[in-house]
Amino acid sequence: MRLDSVRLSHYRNYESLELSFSEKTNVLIGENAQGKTNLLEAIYVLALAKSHRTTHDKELIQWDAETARVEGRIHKRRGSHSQEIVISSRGKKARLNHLEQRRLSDYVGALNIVLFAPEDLHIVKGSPQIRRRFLDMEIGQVSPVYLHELSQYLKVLKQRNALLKQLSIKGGDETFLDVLTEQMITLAVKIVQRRHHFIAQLEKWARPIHEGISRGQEKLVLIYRSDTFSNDLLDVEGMTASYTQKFGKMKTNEIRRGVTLFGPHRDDFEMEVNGRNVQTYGSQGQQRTAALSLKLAEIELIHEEVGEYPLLLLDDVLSELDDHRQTHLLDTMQQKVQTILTTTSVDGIAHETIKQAKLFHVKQGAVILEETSYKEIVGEKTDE
Ligand SMILES: Nc1ncnc2c1ncn2[C@@H]1O[C@H](COP(=O)(O)OP(=O)(O)OP(=O)(O)O)[C@@H](O)[C@H]1O
Repeated sequence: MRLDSVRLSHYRNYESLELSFSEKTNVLIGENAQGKTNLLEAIYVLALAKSHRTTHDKELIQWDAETARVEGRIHKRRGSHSQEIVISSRGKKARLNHLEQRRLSDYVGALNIVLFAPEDLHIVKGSPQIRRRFLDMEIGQVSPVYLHELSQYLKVLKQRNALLKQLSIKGGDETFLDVLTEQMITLAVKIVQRRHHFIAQLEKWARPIHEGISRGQEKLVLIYRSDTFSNDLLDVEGMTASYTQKFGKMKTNEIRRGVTLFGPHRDDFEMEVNGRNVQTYGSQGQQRTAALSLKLAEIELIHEEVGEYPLLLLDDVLSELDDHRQTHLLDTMQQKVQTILTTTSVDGIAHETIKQAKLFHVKQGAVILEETSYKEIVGEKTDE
């Protein structure tokens, strides 16, 4: 699939912008703080109805404006469609072909993207919360039903926490708590099963990619870590029984503490390289390779699940990667996917990439198409 064009209105530092992209590689060049990441973020928001940088949608609206809008025209094998996200202080609206989608789970997935940014290293070395967010966002892209179940789960969890708090202060009848526990277990089992499946699929692709980047030296393994059951207990009955037993045992404790103490909202996944946890023992280079392998694996996984390659967004990451890792990334993107990348300078980017790319110059929330000045930008490189 590809993004043919976008239109931004009052989005961060863009008052109004309209761009059409090349179906291959697009390079956004500009100095710091000009709006390169803002533009990638807008495309991310268009696809996932959420920013990767903030959970506060209001920050996306241009200062002093009321409403931010991102529209895009998407081309898929089966045809084209338009989609649109509108953010205001009253909330968020998502439209597909001008039709408002009541549930975001009906909207997300119409445009698939993989974003690779410097902060993705945190997926490897950051807190479990970051990895859970990664799982939820990425599974949501390929499985609307997962997003729906997750939002149901979070609703029940919120309700259950409120009730536990109330019981911890005032005591009272526990019948409704048991009803909520049962609902939570049903949803928890579905969520954990889908996460397990996703991790297994991701590992299938990430392992050979990681091996390739590390020149056959490293074997990457991904392991889902539930706080309730071991990894081989994965049929519905077994998981339901484990949760039921644990919630039963912990009930008094949960009421005393006034909060739900376990469940998929506390789970995590681990990455091992050659049998050791890369989060704890990996070098910076190994952690970088693991993060890159996950992202490249996602491209293949999305292709397998939805039948088309996603759009790849690279936020200032080429300069972070050594030549060998860069080559791996560039190989993938040039052959298969439409790519939009940001950079402060073309110096660190391979000549072949720049030569066939559409270049955009970003300056203070405006974009100038730079096709004609390609030689000027690449300068001596062309004469090499
Ligand atoms: N809601 C907003 N309204 C207006 N301007 C904003 C808003 N949010 C951020 N900005 C401005 O956007 C600019 C940052 O843009 P962006 O993060 O895209 O930079 P960048 O070009 O990617 O730079 P870098 O290379 O440093 O990452 C800043 O000047 C910031 O003040």
